[in-house]
Amino acid sequence: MLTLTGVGKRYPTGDRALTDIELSLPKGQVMALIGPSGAGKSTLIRCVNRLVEPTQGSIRLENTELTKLSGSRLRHARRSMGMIFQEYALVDRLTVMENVLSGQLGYVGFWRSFLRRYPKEAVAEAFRLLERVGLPHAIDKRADALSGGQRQRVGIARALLQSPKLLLVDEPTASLDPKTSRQIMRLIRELCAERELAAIINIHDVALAKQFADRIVGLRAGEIVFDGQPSELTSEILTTIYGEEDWDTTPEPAEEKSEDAFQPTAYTAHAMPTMVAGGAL
Ligand SMILES: Nc1ncnc2c1ncn2[C@@H]1O[C@H](COP(=O)(O)OP(=O)(O)OP(=O)(O)O)[C@@H](O)[C@H]1O
Repeated sequence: MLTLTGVGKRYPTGDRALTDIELSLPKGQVMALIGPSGAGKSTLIRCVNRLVEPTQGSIRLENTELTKLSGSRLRHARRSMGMIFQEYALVDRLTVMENVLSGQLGYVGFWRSFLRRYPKEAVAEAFRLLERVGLPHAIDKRADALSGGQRQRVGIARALLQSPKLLLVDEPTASLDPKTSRQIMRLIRELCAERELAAIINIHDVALAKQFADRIVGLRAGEIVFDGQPSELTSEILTTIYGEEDWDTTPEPAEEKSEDAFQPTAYTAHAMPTMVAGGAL
């Protein structure tokens, strides 16, 4: 459903961030994009929704050539790509519900969204999504009163409200503790399966990528140096992607305390079946 052919990006500064990227992503596939800092992961994700302009190649989403779009046709195409950000990108002074509804901005037009009047169906769907991501109790809380994990759940609900075909996810767990990171990755994975959504997830944590992705693509200096199953990601391949390191040394196990453990009243069992169920991790 998404096909990149010969995609390249050179920034005006002269930095070549991507070279000849060939990638095809079928419906429903969760792909993790790994690689060292500066490898081009964010650039690749942002070329797909044209937040960054590719300088070469073709990017097709179903039958639409994205690189040729501009103006309203580009805005329309962007609705089918939900973006989830590392820093959540929520508006702190707005409520959880208002933040989720801002996912409708591409649909309802400037004045209607400015006046914060959203269609009834959008509000009903936002309720359903907030329940699905485990936040039915937090609908009228201000975004700045939430924990990082809860903020990311709002970001996920907001991205889903626009009924995307593809999720572009940029370091979703970078600011989260290990247990909350797994909960968020599991949630993204489950939602992709439920909705047959494809996802590209830019992620630094290789263990998380291996655990939750169907496929891993390794970038190094703007080029794809690995494209395969999580089980194929050996120490040799990690060295190809990241450079020399003793990959087999096991780190001391970190104490895993989820930030959500500090909010025992936060969830109802029916609303968040897999994320709070004992032994789910
Ligand atoms: N706006 C920009 N202007 C100029 N060069 C840029 C810009 N953004 C990124 N680059 C360069 O492009 C290359 C790829 O950067 P990018 O941020 O895509 O890598 P990344 O793999 O996402 O890194 P990180 O994991 O640190 O976020 C780097 O050399 C970077 O310096």
